[in-house]
Amino acid sequence: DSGWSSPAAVEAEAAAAISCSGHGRAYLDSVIFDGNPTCECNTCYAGKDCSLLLSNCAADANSGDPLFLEPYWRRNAAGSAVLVAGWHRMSYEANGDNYISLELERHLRLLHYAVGNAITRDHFIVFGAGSTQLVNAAVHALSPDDVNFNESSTALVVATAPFYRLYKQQTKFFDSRENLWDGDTSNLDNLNASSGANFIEFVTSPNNPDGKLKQSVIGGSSVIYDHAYYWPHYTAIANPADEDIMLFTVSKISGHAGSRFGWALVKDRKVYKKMVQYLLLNTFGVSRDTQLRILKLLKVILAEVGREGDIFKFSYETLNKRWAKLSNVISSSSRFSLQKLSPLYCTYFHKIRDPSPAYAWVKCERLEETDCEAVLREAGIISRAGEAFEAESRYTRLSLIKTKDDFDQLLSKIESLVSNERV
Ligand SMILES: C=C(NCc1c(COP(=O)(O)O)cnc(C)c1O)C(=O)O
Repeated sequence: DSGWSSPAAVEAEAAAAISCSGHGRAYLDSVIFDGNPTCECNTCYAGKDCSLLLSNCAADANSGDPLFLEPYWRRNAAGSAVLVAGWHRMSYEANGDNYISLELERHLRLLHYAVGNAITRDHFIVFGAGSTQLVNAAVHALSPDDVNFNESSTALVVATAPFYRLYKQQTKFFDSRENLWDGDTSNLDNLNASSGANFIEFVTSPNNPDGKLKQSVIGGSSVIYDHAYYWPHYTAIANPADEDIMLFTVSKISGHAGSRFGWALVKDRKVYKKMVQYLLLNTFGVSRDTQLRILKLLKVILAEVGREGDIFKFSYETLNKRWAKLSNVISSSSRFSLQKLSPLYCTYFHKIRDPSPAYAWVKCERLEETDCEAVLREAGIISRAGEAFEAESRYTRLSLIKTKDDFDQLLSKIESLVSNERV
């Protein structure tokens, strides 16, 4: 049929048909060569069709780039594609002054209900360009207002090591007089709030880098729970989280880090309004094109919950297998060790489930090997050093959520490293 949308569909199918030997992909907006989008290859693969495996190439386990989910979306190509008309939502305006799609909000609440990982009924919702944008929006909203500002009311922002360093980097970078980065809670001499200090505490649960479930150390209402990984992919769902402020991101649910979409569930109306104001002044809200796309992806996820095509089943099985393979190799090593994670009962799968963390938190056990990132780099493995999480350099982080090629290259390098221990 010659509907107006056919040319767009033909274009998309043509790009999707470019195989890149299964070690890459061509996007509609990849660089064009000879009239076709060129392949963008996985680590250590090169050539016009990504068929060339480079020798002496380092395995890159640095970033939490969630491409392990790409095969899931290829299998759900028809259900997850969305065609954006040239006149789609051109206006600045979108649903009054909070710039969010009501349909998308409804589907997010349905998702939390289906998974059982968060209570949403008495929470407002704020969208952000990734939860990265919501991190500072939340710190701003919990900081004292400018109007009745005085030095002593400056909010002190803290987290407990090892922690995801963005919280510190952003607070320092934005350098507001209303809040100040105050470091690791274990360094605070007087934790109880009666000390008069106005703390804002970040709690990441499950934690990045070690995958452990965490609770607030300071307590009180100014706690920002970053639940980026509180999904069945990475952890057992123990019960629905019901905190004052909770951050989530599609980056770690559907794997669409490139779409830059996160959301916050916020109980307090004043905090919610300050976060919406932040988004207004910062970007006038999240791209409406992105909101449309995320809605389409959520419809696939929700339609498959509890069925054979369940994304949570796919992701748990994938990551559990990767964790089991890596743990098996490391268990025969006296040089390296991994974080300890126990099987836990999961209310989503209705069973006790094994660990499937997004990251391996590797410790170098030899006394003289105090720089673990350097030890692995020497062996051709790129990891993220312990200092990046305000932890000792005896630790380093390996990402387990990248492509199958990435994980296979990582595992092969780790196997060689451990087998050389015995020679
Ligand atoms: C990509 C990585 N982290 C993303 C991340 C983010 C960022 O999510 P975005 O929604 O993609 O901006 C937020 N919170 C935590 C705890 C995270 O780990 C990483 O650690 O390599």
